Amino acid sequence: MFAPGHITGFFAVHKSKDILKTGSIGAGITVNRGINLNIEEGSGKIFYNKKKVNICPVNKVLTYYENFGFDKNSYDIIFTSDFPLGSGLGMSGGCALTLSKKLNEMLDLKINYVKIAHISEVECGTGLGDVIGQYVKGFVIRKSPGFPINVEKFEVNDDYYIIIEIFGEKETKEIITDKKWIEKINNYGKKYLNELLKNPTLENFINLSYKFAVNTGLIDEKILELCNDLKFTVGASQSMLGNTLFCISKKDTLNDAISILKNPIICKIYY
Ligand SMILES: Nc1ncnc2c1ncn2[C@@H]1O[C@H](COP(=O)(O)OP(=O)(O)O)[C@@H](O)[C@H]1O
Ligand SMILES: CC(C)(COP(=O)(O)O)[C@@H](O)C(=O)O
Repeated sequence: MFAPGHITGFFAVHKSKDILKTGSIGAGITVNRGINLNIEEGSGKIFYNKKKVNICPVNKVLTYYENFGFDKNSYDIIFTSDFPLGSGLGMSGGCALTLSKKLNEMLDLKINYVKIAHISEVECGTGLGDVIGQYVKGFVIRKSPGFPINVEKFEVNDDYYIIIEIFGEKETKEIITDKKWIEKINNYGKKYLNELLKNPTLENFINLSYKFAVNTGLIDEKILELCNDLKFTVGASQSMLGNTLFCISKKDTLNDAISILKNPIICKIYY
């Protein structure tokens, strides 16, 4: 079971008493590298790239399906990915989504597994819109938070590469539970969403993402410098909410872009 990585360019936080309406609006893209899930007979362990881990939204999904008869102590949950957790590439959401889909199938339940994954992410504070972006896939503008899903998805031609460079971790929860951050995020996030809807191109997406990262103050200094060095590409910004750079490039600038990065991961947009 696979879920793509999800890069949020910009977003706005929306909290509601109804957890299904809690989430984010914003814009993002999914990439062709992400989470792979395997479930094997075992003893209730969870692995991420061979390391035993404890991932809050994964625990929540497991608890939900235990109510439907899943015996978590008889299986090991095995995630593998090119991306680490906590780097703003939606890996926590991807773990929740793949697991919820797989358990729904294994138990033959036919329930809305996307909702279960979204609720788990929101309750843990590890994400607001990744699960929906990962379910819809592609270049997606999320116009309403949570459910019912209200998105616009745009066709992009195959010319574009997404280059990712990960510098470290950033705990999503620390930002999306902080009032001062939320104020800045929502101020710019809503403004740029309206601008993108008027002209929904990848070029505009990356420009607005860069402005969002700079104007909210979320951008890391080293990433800012690199984004400026990468201006000869379509553009670059910081993936929300991580200490991760992403750059959109066409083939003619790909090699030059890669040459100024240390550990670039080259992806394509995933539909
Ligand atoms: N080694 C690890 N590094 C980062 N997060 C981890 C690790 N092991 C478990 N976790 C858990 O994974 C989740 C990562 O959430 P988040 O920061 O939103 O990541 P992402 O940006 O990949 O969605 C948190 O619940 C965190 O506690
Ligand atoms: C930006 C974020 C709130 C967090 O993303 P991540 O750090 O990848 O969990 C995302 O879920 C979104 O709503 O767009």
